[in-house]
Amino acid sequence: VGERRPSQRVIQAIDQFCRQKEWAMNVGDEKGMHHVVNPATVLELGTYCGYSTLITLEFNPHYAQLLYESTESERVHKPKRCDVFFQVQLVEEASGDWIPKMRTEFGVETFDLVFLDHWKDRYLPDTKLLEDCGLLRKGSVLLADNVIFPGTPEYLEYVRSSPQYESQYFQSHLEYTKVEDGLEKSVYLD
Ligand SMILES: O=C(CSCCNC(=O)c1cc(-c2ccc(F)cc2)cc(O)c1O)c1ccc(O)c(O)c1
Ligand SMILES: [Mg+2]
Repeated sequence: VGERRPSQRVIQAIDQFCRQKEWAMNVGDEKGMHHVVNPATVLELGTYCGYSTLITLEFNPHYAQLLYESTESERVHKPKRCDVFFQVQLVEEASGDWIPKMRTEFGVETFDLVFLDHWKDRYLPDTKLLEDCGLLRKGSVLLADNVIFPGTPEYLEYVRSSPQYESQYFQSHLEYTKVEDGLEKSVYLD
């Protein structure tokens, strides 16, 4: 099998460390995101150490620094609040403050995929904000981590009962443990 890309080797090292030495709240190698179609424009809410990063919002400067250090790409400086790493744009601000600025600051029309993995009580308000700002289109995918543990009951209720979404639960385990958790994949029907 071909040599793993550097980013795959970093992910593999993180998983091995978190399984053997110290747990961490990455989405992990079991849940992963492999069942989601190959998106072009992705928003990740909650970067942590950049394990699953593409275009990502992180308000915690410590976690943001972890991404700077773990991202191999040459940094291209953009406005002071965000750095561009080729395909990765990092914003060190709270999701609720920045979602309304996505179009003006990044020229985003709509997102193909939004990966929700930040504060669990922000999943629902930020989803409604994405809808209200017109950042979802027919076929946009919301992929939410931790819908069972720590749990996001209000968000689950919303996406499963709303006629605007087609939702599917992918049962798995909380990263690096045997505790049940899973990903909820919700397709926006518009
Ligand atoms: O990133 C953040 C907040 S910290 C990370 C959230 N993630 C979690 O809390 C998280 C926690 C657990 C977990 C917790 C307790 C346990 F006993 C076991 C597991 C697991 C996960 O997979 C997680 O993702 C952010 C907040 C606001 C913003 O507006 C923004 O843009 C970003
Ligand atoms: Mg998570």
